[in-house]
Amino acid sequence: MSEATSQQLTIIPPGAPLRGKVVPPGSKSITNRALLVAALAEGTSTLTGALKSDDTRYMAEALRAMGVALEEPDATTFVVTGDGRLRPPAAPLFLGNAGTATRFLTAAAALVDGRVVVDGDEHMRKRPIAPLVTALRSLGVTASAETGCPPVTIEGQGGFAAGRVEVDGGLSSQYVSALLMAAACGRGPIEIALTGKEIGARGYIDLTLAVMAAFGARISQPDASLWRVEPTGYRAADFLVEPDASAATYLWAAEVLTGGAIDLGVQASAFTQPDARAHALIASFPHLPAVINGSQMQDAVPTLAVLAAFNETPVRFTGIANLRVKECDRVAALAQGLSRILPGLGIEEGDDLLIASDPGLAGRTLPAQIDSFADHRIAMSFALAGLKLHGVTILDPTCVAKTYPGYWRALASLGVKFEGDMP
Ligand SMILES: O=C(O)C1=C[C@@H](OP(=O)(O)O)[C@@H](O)[C@H](O)C1
Ligand SMILES: C=C(OP(=O)(O)O)C(=O)O
Repeated sequence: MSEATSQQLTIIPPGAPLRGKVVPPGSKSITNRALLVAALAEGTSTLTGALKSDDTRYMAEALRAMGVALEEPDATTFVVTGDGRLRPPAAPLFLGNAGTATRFLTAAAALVDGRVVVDGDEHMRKRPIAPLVTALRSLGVTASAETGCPPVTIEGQGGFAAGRVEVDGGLSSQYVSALLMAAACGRGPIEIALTGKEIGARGYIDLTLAVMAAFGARISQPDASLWRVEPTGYRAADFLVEPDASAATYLWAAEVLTGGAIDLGVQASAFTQPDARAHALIASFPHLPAVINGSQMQDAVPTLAVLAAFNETPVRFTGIANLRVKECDRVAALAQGLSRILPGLGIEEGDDLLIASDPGLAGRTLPAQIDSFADHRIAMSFALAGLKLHGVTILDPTCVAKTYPGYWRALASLGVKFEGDMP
């Protein structure tokens, strides 16, 4: 395998409907919540159906570095044994570009008795964390992030005092989830109030509350912007992680684009994750609506945007400003990749993304090198364009390992062929 070919993959359009069974891997969001909460519980918890990928490995390694016993008896199981405490790690926690691990552990670090440095790769070092640091400081925690992004240094004092904290979740709902999960281990009840009017994907907060409740936490919600978390700590539990809804969107889109039938082993209605909302939209292809507000299904926007290129009529994506602070600036990356396929196919208008859909695209040869920007969702969504066009090449295809290491194998199992070595 030459260095050059291992760094890119050209998709050969299958020319036939994709059929077969592909079950998406476990949910990244749920796995990383369950790992943390299980680690904070006293006793042994078994997480089944879990995702094993870069993002969950970073979380697992960080928890090990803080004294949690974590075994992996098989490819989808974590056995987590905690004693209700996290210990100061000997070195900074390196969390790659895993937003969940970085944000969740920044708040959990306040429960440690000692110093914790939370750090990530060069991409994570550009992703804002200041609102979470400010919120922690208002609870009396000594925390700093010089650049407003990681690294963050937290001088944990073994817990939080009871109190009220305000947080602006406009840039990331993960700040709110992070505070909620840590708050259950506080010394008294903690109220978490949202400031600002916008919060992306509230469904992620519901996911947090559901995982917390499964491990014994008690939370009440006096109004839509206020949560009260009781100082219950967590109880060890056996927990089944559902498949990843964001991963499912690629399979749903592959199905409608090729007119195939892919059995995911799970009904769209069975998911509790926000991105499952995208299923109804994908099912409406090639008649996607003229305007799609992506704010409540953010990680599905790359899938929908690439699908929209083949729609009957143009589609405008709104409510997606915070896609600019994900693994890369996804609004820009989508516009760039689509315009490499055909100039003007994707256009940025302010923070909106306008797709100049062209149902005549399918079957054409339009050689395009798609820069993944080290972003798994850019790589995975543009592979969908390669199902209908000749010449789509994905650069840095290994970046899918962030959340879906088996993605290329999954497409291959459905009959998709590639030029270049499959990572
Ligand atoms: O809480 C979570 O599990 C997530 C929340 C969303 O991020 P933001 O809240 O930063 O928008 C989402 O994009 C991310 O992939 C996972
Ligand atoms: C935004 C994402 O990830 P995170 O914020 O967890 O790094 C994602 O998986 O699309």
